[in-house]
Amino acid sequence: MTGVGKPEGVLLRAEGLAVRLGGRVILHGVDLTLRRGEIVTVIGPNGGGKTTLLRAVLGLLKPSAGRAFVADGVTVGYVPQRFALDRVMPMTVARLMSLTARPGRGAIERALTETGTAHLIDASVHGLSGGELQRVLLARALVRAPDLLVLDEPVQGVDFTGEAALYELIGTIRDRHACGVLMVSHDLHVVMAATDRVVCVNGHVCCTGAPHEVSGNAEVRRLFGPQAELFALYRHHHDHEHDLTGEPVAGHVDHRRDHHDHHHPHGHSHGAAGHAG
Ligand SMILES: Nc1ncnc2c1ncn2[C@@H]1O[C@H](COP(=O)(O)OP(=O)(O)OP(=O)(O)O)[C@@H](O)[C@H]1O
Repeated sequence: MTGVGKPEGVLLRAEGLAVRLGGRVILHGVDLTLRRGEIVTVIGPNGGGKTTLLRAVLGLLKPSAGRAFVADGVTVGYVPQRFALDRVMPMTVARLMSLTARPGRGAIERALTETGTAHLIDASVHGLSGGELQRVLLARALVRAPDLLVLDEPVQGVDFTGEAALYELIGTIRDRHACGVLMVSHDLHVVMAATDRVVCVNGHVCCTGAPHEVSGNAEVRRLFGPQAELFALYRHHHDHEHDLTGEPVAGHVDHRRDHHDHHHPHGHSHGAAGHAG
């Protein structure tokens, strides 16, 4: 097992993290901890700051307040949201996997085997399907024997059957390598199926919690399907509303209910509308 001898416990942490980009506060007051063995999925509307959070945690963006860091000695495998294939020269999969690290052919083969793409080792990167490319990029992250995998929308360009298989694979990798996984997803099937903890980000952490309350709910299972419906039913604590720009506004108490931890549809911007696509 690759995890042996590597740092235990906390793999990454954000504390009161704020990020400004182009003179605008993109994230503020974000706290996040991820431990070895956990899969944490960041969801939220387009432009909510999910990628920004990942990049800040990885040290690729400087916080304007607070801090975000990967713990000392933690090896990270990162698959960014956009892999600019059009800027990659014609090359084989094996070559792509050797661009930044210098793994031997054996290590490349093992990583590709893990993601079911060993047969593509000598294929041209440009000839890969969307799903094959995602698997190859995952293998490329794995070849570093990471303690922490950071995946920004790992199922882009993958069809539904492929999506399910890819998320199952991520779970298997987590188990096999005893690593942690931080991923961004728009896909609530993932949240239901392959995640220990969900963090909903819309400029700040709107809510966080285990998805089991949702997946264990027969009614939700019956409704499982339309993303909007599912997210609307996501059970969480909420102490604020958002206006149409996504800005949080003063705390709202729903007097129709006697407790604020309940299933309720989001009538605001980090609900269904933000999740289209
Ligand atoms: N370099 C930059 N300069 C200025 N603004 C930026 C920069 N990078 C990102 N932003 C803005 O920050 C906000 C958050 O972007 P981010 O990519 O983190 O969102 P996201 O939640 O990952 O969105 P999506 O779901 O669309 O991928 C967006 O409004 C984006 O336009």
